Amino acid sequence: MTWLLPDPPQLRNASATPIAGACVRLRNRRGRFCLPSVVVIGAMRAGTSALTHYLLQHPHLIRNADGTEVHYFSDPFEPTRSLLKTWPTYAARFPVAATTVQTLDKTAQYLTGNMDALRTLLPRAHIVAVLREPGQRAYSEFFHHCRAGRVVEVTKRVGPLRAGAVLRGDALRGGRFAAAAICYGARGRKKQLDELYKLREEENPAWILNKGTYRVLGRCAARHFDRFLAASPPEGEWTELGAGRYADLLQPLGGAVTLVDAADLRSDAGAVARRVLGGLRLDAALYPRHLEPYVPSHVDAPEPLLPATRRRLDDVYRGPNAALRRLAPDLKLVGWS
Ligand SMILES: Nc1ncnc2c1ncn2[C@@H]1O[C@H](COP(=O)(O)OS(=O)(=O)O)[C@@H](OP(=O)(O)O)[C@H]1O
Repeated sequence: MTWLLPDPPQLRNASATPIAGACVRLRNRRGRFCLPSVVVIGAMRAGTSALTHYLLQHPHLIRNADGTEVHYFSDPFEPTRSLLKTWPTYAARFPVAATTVQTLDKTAQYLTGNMDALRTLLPRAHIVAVLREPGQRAYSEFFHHCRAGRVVEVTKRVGPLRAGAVLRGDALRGGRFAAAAICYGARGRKKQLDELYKLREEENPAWILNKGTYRVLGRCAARHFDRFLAASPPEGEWTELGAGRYADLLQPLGGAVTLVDAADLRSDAGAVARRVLGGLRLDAALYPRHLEPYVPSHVDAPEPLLPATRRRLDDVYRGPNAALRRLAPDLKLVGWS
């Protein structure tokens, strides 16, 4: 069991909810841990790794020790009160050796996670969201899942699903496959997926595929994405589409967020990083003049979206994009519906 010991003067009241940047000592753990001052919350596949790469070139900003996504707030079903209770386990991800250093958590799924808990636990954190044209973002996410073997093609009719339908989801026991919907929400509860899907199966058996009724694609093309959208279950089910309704997702933050247009990040990532860092208490003079370029882990050039898919996505996002323009009139959002 981790235990909190105050490290004054930054954490004044050890029994209260900590503030962003607060540093603590934890019982059973050596050293000092500082809650993030900066949280890059998404959107997934919008360029969060590139932005993080540029931000971390400031010598006084570090990521959690293992450099991976922390996912503490990723599960939208995890109640805020339990996340607030277990916060020392979150703090334990951010060991800090020097007092000048601040920490950063980059987890692209926070945008679709429990943002209320994030805001409550870290009310003064500098929250940054990179927003990419939602149709392209969804397409990129689809390819990301495809590369990871999470996209399948139905090979024989299953309930209302025709052969050729494309689904994204998770492998279950016994060679079965569950179409996504809740699998991302249930990320923190992977072990219970079978139970979760058993409930789902009673409601709608079509979304559970038995062994022999599907094949894993591995490589996807534009037509697969179109078929994936065509097979999509009722409104709100596919997280690929839901994750592009930015204005709704950002609502719990009440405007306390820096929004970055992914197109700006592509054209001058260093300038965007400097702007974000300007909002932090970090010495701007220490930021290198020449930045190490970001090298993506893979370079894929997927085919352009099919025109029909593009029209479908434009229809889906016209309303959400209008809501985002009202929320953030300064964003250019060139080429968004
Ligand atoms: N400088 C810069 N600016 C903006 N975007 C960039 C940049 N560099 C890479 N990329 C593209 O970012 C996509 C990956 O996004 P993320 O890092 O957020 O992905 S992840 O959610 O962490 O998996 C991924 O998009 P896809 O090309 O669609 O795969 C990268 O190509």
